[in-house]
Parts: sequence; structure tokens; C-alpha cells
Amino acid sequence: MVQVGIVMGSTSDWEVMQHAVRKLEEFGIPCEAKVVSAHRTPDLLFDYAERARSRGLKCIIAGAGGAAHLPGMMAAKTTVPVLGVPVPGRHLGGQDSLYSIVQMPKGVPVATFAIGEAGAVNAALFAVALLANGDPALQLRLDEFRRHQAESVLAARLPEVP
Ligand SMILES: Nc1c(C(=O)O)ncn1[C@@H]1O[C@H](COP(=O)(O)O)[C@@H](O)[C@H]1O
Repeated sequence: MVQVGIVMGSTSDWEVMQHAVRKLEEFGIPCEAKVVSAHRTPDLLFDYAERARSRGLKCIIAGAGGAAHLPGMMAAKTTVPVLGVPVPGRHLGGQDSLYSIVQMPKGVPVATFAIGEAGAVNAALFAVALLANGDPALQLRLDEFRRHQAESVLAARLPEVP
């Protein structure tokens, strides 16, 4: 059963949002990726949000650029946790979407991540951490991931100064 839904406002967000999919797949988390837009396909958004809990989704990663209403509207229609990823656009570098996603009114939270690839990857890692709360084997894989990451930083060597 799909555990994490990944939605994005447009196919143009895929370049960024694919990093969330890849990270979840690395951890073997069953996930799905779909284009859903609050602006362009509002009925689809409502349907997706309303059925999220009964379909067994544990969280939804929602990425959008520009006037990024998708994560907030998703959160408005479901209590399944929504993780928002601002996608950088051509004009304002993603700050517009960051502010759109992070500045939710109190009462309807969206956990907001960094702009772009780092945000997509961290949203996926956050989803893994959420799922790991009830899954000791997944917790071990997450610990292992952190250990590897630390080892590769410790093993890194800076170039010699000539
Ligand atoms: N922010 C939203 C929403 C929404 O929030 O519902 N739907 C599409 N978009 C965003 O519009 C940008 C440009 O989309 P196009 O490239 O399709 O013109 C994308 O970054 C998308 O996430």
C-alpha cells in the first residue's frame, strides 16, 4: 500500500521533486507521484486530500512554485501531515513559494522545507523519520544512512593550496 503521496503543481516541478521520490525509493518506502494543482485542477486536489487518510497515506509531500497554494490547500482538506517544498521558478528564485508555503495561518500547519532539491530530499527524509516511529527496521536504515553520511564527510579531503 502506498504510504507517502508526492504531489506537485506541474510537470515542470519534476526536476526538483524527483529527488523526494528517489530518496523514498532508496529507503524502500512505497510512494506515488502525481501532478495535482490547487489552481488548475481544484476538484482533483479536493478528491486527493479527502481520500488520503482512507487510502492509508501517512504523509503527503507537496511541491509547488510561484503562488504555491497546493501544500496549504491540501492541508486544509486533510489532517494527514503535509510537508511543503518550495520549487524555484524563473523570476523570484523560489522565495515567493517559500513564503506562500511557510506563512500559513494558525490552525492549518504545513511543515515547510528548504527551496529546491535540498527541501525535496529533506522532506523525504522527514517522511522516513515519521514512518520510522512505528517501524524499528526502518529506524535502523535511517541510522545507517546518517552513519554513512557522517563517514563520507569525515573522509572528505579539501584540495591542497598550491
Ligand atoms: N503553485 C502552483 C499550483 C498550486 O499551488 O496549485 N499549481 C501550479 N503551480 C505552479 O506553477 C508553476 C509553473 O507551472 P507551469 O510550468 O506548468 O507553467 C509550477 O512551479 C507549479 O508548481
